[in-house]
Amino acid sequence: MKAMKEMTSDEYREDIIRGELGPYILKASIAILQQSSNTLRYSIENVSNSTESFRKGVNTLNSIYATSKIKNLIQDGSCSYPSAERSCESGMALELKNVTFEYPGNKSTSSALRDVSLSIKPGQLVVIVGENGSGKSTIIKILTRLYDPTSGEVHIDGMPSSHYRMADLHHSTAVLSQDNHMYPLSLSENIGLGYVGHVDDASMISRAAELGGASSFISKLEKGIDTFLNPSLEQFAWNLQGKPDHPLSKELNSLEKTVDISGGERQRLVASRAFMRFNSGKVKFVAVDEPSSALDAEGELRLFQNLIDVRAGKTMIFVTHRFGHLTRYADQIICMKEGKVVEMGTHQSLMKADGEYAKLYNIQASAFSNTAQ
Ligand SMILES: Nc1ncnc2c1ncn2[C@@H]1O[C@H](COP(=O)(O)OP(=O)(O)OP(=O)(O)O)[C@@H](O)[C@H]1O
Repeated sequence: MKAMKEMTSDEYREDIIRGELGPYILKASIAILQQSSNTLRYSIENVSNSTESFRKGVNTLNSIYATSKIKNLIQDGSCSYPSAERSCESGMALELKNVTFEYPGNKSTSSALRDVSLSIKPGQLVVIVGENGSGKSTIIKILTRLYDPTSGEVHIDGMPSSHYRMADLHHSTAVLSQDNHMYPLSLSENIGLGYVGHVDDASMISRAAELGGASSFISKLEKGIDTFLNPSLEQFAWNLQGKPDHPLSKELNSLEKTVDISGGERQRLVASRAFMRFNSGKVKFVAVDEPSSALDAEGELRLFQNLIDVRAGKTMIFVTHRFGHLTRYADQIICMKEGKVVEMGTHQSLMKADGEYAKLYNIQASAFSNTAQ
């Protein structure tokens, strides 16, 4: 008897009439039914997966479109930064004057920032603290001109931020955030992109990897810094999960193995990219917005210490919930609550004031002493 899948209906007829299928007819029919229902199930799965993927695609397009609309609303300036009159050798001077901000399209009844005024001198190390949703990250987004305030003013080196060319401000700023986006390139290129003109400078990249805390895990990879990251391959294989015997799965497995890395390792690469960027000598403002959420305690401590070590000529702002080890370096601590600045000062003055900052600090200190017991 021929394999079922090769037979036409006429052959079925012949086999049946000749009685070859005989006692197997029921079994064969059930097998055919099973095969058909499996095909149907896979088709439905594929349709639903495709629909989900299509929905995600549309959402991404929507957000890209929304972002480009926002980008168009941000007016580019015409003056170069740093301006010829101000050398800004010690870092960027930053000031917010009565800034209120509501995210575009946000349905919340309260603003993300409410009448915030603060002044940061060139070269200062500032730590912003406050409970979740108090507006810390929003301050960074306003200072880096990701958004312009709904009302109020942002001044850079004494001039409205809109005065300067966006590209110049971008080159003068380094942001380390939780966003640990990697490109489907080698690890070396992923770091080197921090300073595009030196993307091939192996020794500069190696030093940046060292400072970003990435060199140790990179050295354990078979191809080291030349390891290629290709997250898109995973995407193409999403509908083959749990089907190791599928011919396409076998084909994908035969391709060169790509390496996946952990969230903490990604953050170390992003930090290395920032250290690479410092080599340009143009960075005058470093915003560090919780880049260490996936790092272990030692990794975080070393990253912050390495950043503090290169602070000369840069204004640095740290946004972090684990601020205990930073406070002794801080020229200024800004404490936020519900979109407002509730306290500003040094660690000593704020502890003496025994207000919101002292409360947050004591919660952290007691957590440490409890875990130490
Ligand atoms: N993209 C956004 N669109 C709309 N609302 C947002 C957006 N990002 C933040 N918000 C809202 O703005 C407020 C301030 O958020 P922000 O991220 O600045 O707080 P945060 O102090 O950094 O919080 P966390 O400590 O949790 O990171 C919150 O109420 C938040 O829900």
